[in-house]
Amino acid sequence: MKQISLTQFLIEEQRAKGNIKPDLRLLIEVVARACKAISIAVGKGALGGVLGDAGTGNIQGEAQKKLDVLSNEILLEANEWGGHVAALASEEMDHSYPIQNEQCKGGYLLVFDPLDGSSNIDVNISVGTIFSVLKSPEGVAQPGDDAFLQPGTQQVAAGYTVYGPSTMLVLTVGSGVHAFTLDRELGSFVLTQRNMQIPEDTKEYSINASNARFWEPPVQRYITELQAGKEGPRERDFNMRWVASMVADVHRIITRGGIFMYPLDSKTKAQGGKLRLLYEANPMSMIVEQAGGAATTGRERILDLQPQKLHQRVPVIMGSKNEVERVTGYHK
Ligand SMILES: O=P(O)(O)OC[C@H]1O[C@](O)(COP(=O)(O)O)[C@@H](O)[C@@H]1O
Ligand SMILES: [Mg+2]
Ligand SMILES: [Mg+2]
Repeated sequence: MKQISLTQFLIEEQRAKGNIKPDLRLLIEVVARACKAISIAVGKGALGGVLGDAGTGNIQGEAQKKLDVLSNEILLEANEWGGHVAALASEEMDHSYPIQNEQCKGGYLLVFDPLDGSSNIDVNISVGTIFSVLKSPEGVAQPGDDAFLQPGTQQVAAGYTVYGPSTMLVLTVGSGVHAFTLDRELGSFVLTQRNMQIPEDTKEYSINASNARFWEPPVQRYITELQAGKEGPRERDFNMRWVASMVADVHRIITRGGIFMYPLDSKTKAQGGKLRLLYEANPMSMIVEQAGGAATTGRERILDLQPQKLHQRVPVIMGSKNEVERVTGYHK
């Protein structure tokens, strides 16, 4: 079977289909190269001296792991010289980062969660990188934090890499969702699935059930109904999975369906929710919608939200359409 590399796929999207511009293709390639470097670092594990805490904290008050810091540096450095972005914003940086060198500047903004699922690094469970691409506002020479406050509908591309038993990159440029697997010998991402589709119905849900007592009544009702199984109002049994790396949980849902929820709860209400709008919710929502699924906060479509600040947090309910619609309906 003829293999199609990420580069070939992107050239096809650009030249034959006209879905992307050349500079967006090159930007995605820079990000993919950085993700390969992160994959190598993650893969070294205890041998590479990369496990454990960095001894620092990020603006959100979370302790940073060594790999959080390293992955952030890899993405920064790759894009600083990449020539396709005007500024970057990361979960691990207080503010956005404008590209200084005029010759290396481009027309896009890149947003990322350099390492998602940090709590899983030290126990050798899948982690990932999430990214999103926005257009840099026209006529703004030095885009600052405000330039990034664009609704998710404005994203021109979104993707994630999952560093699991194999490293996979899942990408959308607004024309479906496609998966690439890293060929470790060749060092290239190879197309392994075109047009991933999330089934509309599912029997699998994903939620941190230890928060049950903090959930709002609509979510408590929904989960209680699922747990009642065959004997309950849903008249069938449901299964539960929670990796606690959003990339891994959402990747499972994109692969075989399911519903992923980090809903509003009384513990995180004051800060708006747990997951970050720009680095996690928006890119994953674009991917999920492009794969035929749905993504809401329980009250609104995530992609329609107007971000108020860079590190904004939101409740997240995403995945198989009929389940997302049901639990969203319970909030009305
Ligand atoms: O530990 P909890 O409360 O179950 O939260 C798990 C969630 O937190 C996250 O790890 C947050 O991401 P970071 O590791 O990038 O901070 C998600 O990936 C995951 O879904
Ligand atoms: Mg994360
Ligand atoms: Mg992270």
